[in-house]
Amino acid sequence: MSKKISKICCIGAGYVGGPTMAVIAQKCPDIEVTVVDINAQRIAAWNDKDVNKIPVYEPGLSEVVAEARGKNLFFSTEVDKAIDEAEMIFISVNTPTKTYGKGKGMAADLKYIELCARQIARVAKNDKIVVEKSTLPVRTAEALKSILHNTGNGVNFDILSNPEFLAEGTAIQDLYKPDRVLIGGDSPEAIQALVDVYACWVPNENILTTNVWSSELSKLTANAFLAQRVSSINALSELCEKTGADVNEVARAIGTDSRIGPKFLKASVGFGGSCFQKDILNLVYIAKTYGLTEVADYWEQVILMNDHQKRRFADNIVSTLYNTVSGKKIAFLGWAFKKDTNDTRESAAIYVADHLLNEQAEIVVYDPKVPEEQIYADLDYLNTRSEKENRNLVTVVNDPYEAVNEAHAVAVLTEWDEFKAYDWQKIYREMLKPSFVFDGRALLDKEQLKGIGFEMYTIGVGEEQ
Ligand SMILES: NC(=O)C1=CN([C@@H]2O[C@H](COP(=O)(O)OP(=O)(O)OC[C@H]3O[C@@H](n4cnc5c(N)ncnc54)[C@H](O)[C@@H]3O)[C@@H](O)[C@H]2O)C=CC1
Ligand SMILES: O=C(O)[C@H]1O[C@H](OP(=O)(O)OP(=O)(O)OC[C@H]2O[C@@H](n3ccc(=O)[nH]c3=O)[C@H](O)[C@@H]2O)[C@H](O)[C@@H](O)[C@@H]1O
Repeated sequence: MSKKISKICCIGAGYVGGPTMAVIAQKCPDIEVTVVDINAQRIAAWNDKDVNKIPVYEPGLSEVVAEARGKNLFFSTEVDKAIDEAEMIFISVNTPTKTYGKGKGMAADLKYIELCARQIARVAKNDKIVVEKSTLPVRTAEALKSILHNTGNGVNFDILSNPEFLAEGTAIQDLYKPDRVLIGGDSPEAIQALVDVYACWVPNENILTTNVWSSELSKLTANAFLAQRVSSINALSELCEKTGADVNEVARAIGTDSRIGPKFLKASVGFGGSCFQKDILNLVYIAKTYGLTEVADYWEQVILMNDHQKRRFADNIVSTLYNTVSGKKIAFLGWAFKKDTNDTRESAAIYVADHLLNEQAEIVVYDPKVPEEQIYADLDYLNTRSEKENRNLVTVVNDPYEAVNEAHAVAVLTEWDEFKAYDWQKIYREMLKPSFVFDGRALLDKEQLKGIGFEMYTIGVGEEQ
């Protein structure tokens, strides 16, 4: 008989910890869920009386939080207390790419994970199930086990791997109806305890159990395969542009083959998000560590292709605008790495902007969900130019029509639905002529906009000769 869990703690109140725990709390009313974080500002935002001010924008999330918060869902900075009281502890802290030392620029930085393990080891007075929710290199559970079991306080820790597969922008739907929940571990009782939590709403056949190493590696593999599909279609998008083919038609044609499938074949200005690049780099690093050079090179190509896609989008803007964008106003529609999220981590927009700023362009950004300070922070983080220069060259506005006013070009960087509904006649009237649109998401109706008078470039769509 497995132990029935009544108290869960989750360390890390970010894009994964917040939504995942909110859904567990909503679906399992008998379990008390406390999400803790060292970032007091973030916790305060999760506790904001106005539920629309929670720190993660995700369709449907504020409703879930409104329903469960204060009943069986709590957000707190009291990490020790939550660890002490919980029977099951999820670790959902960030695992960014290392920026120093061995593995710099490739390996996952596990310092936050280790700090959590040490804190759990120090605080725990009774047996705990520790769940890896963060994405981790294969064999991390070994390190966790070593830290936890060497505390000498007689507490037994079972370690499970339970990677998260939600995508931002659809997190709530993904959590409600996951394709699968993956649980890796070696203690049948601990595995069953976690299966029972998910079984509150996930059908049993969608809950997969494996050994812990398969589970850890499956998460990196899933992201590598998904990113590979985007790089594959993006590689073809360039060939389509040269040959008069249309990448969207090619995607439809190949996607009907049930072995290929229609999803995740949308050509774009390049994938972004906090995880694809980081997780592939991590996979490449692990392969290299084992001396698997060909394996490492194979996967690294996915990243190189993505860098190329961002670069060539920016280069194309420069060459189309008569080989100079110096002093020219370019309106960016979108900054988030995809629609329906306020997350900008690794967004293609940041890199396209950086290339254009090197060419002395003036950029005006409109994004429906990303605040001004985030956009400046993203550019400052690159350290390409001074903070002052970034603020001189980049303006952030709250009105899309203000962004396009007297612009030489519009660049679509995120596929927000609202961009399609804009009054493009009005935009055309307000822009300088010729008015260029660079659609990095193949979002807009190319023929309709050409009809209005725009000079159109759509990613992956060649001109029929
Ligand atoms: N963002 C996403 O869509 C997905 C992310 N993941 C993985 O989930 C993990 C978390 O990702 P996000 O939620 O996006 O990160 P995040 O950066 O939004 O949140 C992580 C939180 O952990 C907190 N934290 C760090 N160290 C801590 C400590 N010692 N004690 C308490 N709190 C601490 C940070 O203050 C931060 O608020 C990563 O490993 C990521 O690869 C997995 C699936 C989807
Ligand atoms: O580990 C993670 O963090 C998550 O990473 C991705 O989720 P996410 O990055 O939130 O969003 P995606 O929908 O995968 O999009 C990633 C990027 O690829 C781009 N993309 C996606 C699909 C596509 O067909 N074309 C394309 O350019 C998106 O615009 C975006 O920039 C995975 O889809 C999730 O399963 C995983 O849990």
